[in-house]
Amino acid sequence: MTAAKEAGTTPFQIDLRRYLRELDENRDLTRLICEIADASKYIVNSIRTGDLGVAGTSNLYGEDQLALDVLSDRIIRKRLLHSGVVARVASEEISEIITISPDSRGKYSVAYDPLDGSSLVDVNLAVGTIVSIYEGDNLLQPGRNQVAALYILYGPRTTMMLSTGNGVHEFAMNQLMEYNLVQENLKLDPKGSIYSPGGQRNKYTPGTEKFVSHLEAKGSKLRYSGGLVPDINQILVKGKGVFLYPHLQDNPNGKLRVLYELNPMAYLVEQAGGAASTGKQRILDLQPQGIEDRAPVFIGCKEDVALAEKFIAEEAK
Ligand SMILES: O=P(O)(O)OC[C@H]1O[C@](O)(COP(=O)(O)O)[C@@H](O)[C@@H]1O
Ligand SMILES: [Mg+2]
Ligand SMILES: [Mg+2]
Repeated sequence: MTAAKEAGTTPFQIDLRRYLRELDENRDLTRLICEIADASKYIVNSIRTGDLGVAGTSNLYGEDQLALDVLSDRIIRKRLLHSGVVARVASEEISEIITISPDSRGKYSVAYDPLDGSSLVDVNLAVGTIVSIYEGDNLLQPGRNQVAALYILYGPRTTMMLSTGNGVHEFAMNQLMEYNLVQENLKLDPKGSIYSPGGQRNKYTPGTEKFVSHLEAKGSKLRYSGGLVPDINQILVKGKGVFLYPHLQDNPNGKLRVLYELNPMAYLVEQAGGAASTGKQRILDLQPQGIEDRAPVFIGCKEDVALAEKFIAEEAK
């Protein structure tokens, strides 16, 4: 299938399962991705209505109202538990890795942030689910070993950005809550015209400050929602820009988590021809020491990320 940008030329009504079949993807990986897609329907409904019964959680017995991120975690985890293709899971909402199947042969392990930006739901801003998938049972391996990554963006439209190593493709949820292909093989320009600066500017180190001032001097526009998923999605869909949540003077590792946020986003952006760095090294080459690892991040157009690394290298001198 060829990439299609112009309206009306995208292959018509290709649903997610058919698309993965035509990519000749592994059947169990397809099954896993489709389970996550199904789970997102319940998260969409929970965000829209706050109706906790829909998610199939056992709150019929009058359990306390679940915070949306905890509910989202239970919705996804329940699907992964019953999928039959998962060995281990790690969720931003749980403090340890959970073994689902001791026999990991032919199975996958999943690290996920069930609801990223959960603090934005009450102000009706866009939030998302972020998923990172490995073969086998080791979730503490470098992100370059992922076999797939995806995010689901709960915005005015619900969309999924997905890569299984053959480019990055966007799907949109229709009225039947099925994901249909919107565009294939998204690609980033070498450099961009928007920047998304996370963290507190007055705590940036000199290198980061010089980088951002350089972007502003060349006329880049600031686009920052406080939600990692919509902020990265804007760069991927527009094909231009750089997101940063850098090391701060009082926090050398920044805020974002390697397993649940940085590795999947770095995988998707690199598949689109972009780059993702801590400022000093490639995100996907990080060797996680634990599930709570955090790292600084500069992610987006290759030349923008390289420029950030240059400014940061100079600050070390
Ligand atoms: O509010 P800040 O410090 O700008 O941080 C924003 C970042 O934190 C996050 O909201 C973290 O999300 P969660 O903690 O809800 O998973 C990212 O979505 C976003 O990029
Ligand atoms: Mg998060
Ligand atoms: Mg979260």
